[in-house]
Amino acid sequence: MSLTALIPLLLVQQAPAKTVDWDAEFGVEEEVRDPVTGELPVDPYDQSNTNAGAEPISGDRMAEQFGGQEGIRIIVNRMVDLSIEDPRIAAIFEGHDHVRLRRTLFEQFCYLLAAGCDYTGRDMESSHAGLGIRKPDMNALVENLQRAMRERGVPFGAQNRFLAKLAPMSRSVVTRK
Ligand code: HEM
Repeated sequence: MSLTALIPLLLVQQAPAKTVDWDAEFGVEEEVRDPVTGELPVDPYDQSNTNAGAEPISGDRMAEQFGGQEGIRIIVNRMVDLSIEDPRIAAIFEGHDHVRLRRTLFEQFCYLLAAGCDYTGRDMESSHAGLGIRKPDMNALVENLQRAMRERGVPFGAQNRFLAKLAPMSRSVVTRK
């Protein structure tokens, strides 16, 4: 082949590959964490304490037995740490915003235990829609919560009173047989 015949071929080979923005092609939007809270954005929803799924326990006693807001935060973080590492349920938490989860769970527990918080998260049904949670997943989470409460020395009676508050919510959370 002559050199002049080769030139167009070489040019084609060396042309820079056209870069395609596949995110744009597929309509994928990049999610950006809030610089202050570190949370990812969520679709708008009505904020209300009724989203917490139950009424707060009356009196101050339970809040005290959980160690106030500080104790509740430690228990929530421990329960989340155990759950995202728990081979039985870790996959369900993958790809979800753990920063938001820790904050909203803390608010919910603090509200229900009458420890002085409002709950600003979503209701239990919409928070868990599409996650495909089954009864054994719920049992695993409850076990992790029990362990977190036990480690903090929450009295057994208080643990059970709190679990009884959460138990009816499994109807909104467990969506798969
Ligand atoms: C009574 C039991 C439960 C309660 C009270 C509860 C509470 C919550 C709360 C407050 C949120 C955050 C709502 C928001 O972002 O606005 C949430 C989200 C979530 N929960 Fe639960 N939960 C329960 C059971 C479970 C179980 C059993 C699993 C899985 C094993 C689970 C997995 C998740 C996941 C993955 C999210 C994040 C969803 C998202 O990013 O959109 N939850 N839950």
